[in-house]
Amino acid sequence: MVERLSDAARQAAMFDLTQWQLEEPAEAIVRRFKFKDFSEAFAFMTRVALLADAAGHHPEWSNVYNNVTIRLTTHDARGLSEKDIALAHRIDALLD
Ligand SMILES: C[C@H](O)[C@H](O)[C@H]1CNC2=NC(N)=NC(=O)C2=N1
Repeated sequence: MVERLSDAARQAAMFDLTQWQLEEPAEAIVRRFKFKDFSEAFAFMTRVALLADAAGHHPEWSNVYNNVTIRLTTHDARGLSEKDIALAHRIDALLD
């Protein structure tokens, strides 16, 4: 069973995730992405979907044309866990 992060661990993790916003009190992290067009946005979503599924950890997300919003939280822990932090870093790495 995956554990919710402590307040201190959550703050420490956010320090490295400068593009992500902590959503409270729901305990999720959110990042908005903007692409050239729908095709680029959807290609990105496809890549995220594959790595999320490989990790067994899935985003809540939305797409409107060239905009993608990704919200990460751990349903099993009812809050933010290390799995969200790890997936956020992997998503960020797709854009480097
Ligand atoms: C059995 C399966 O691994 C779990 O239900 C996974 C699937 N993907 C998940 N994704 C997210 N975001 N939170 C979860 O708790 C979660 N649980």
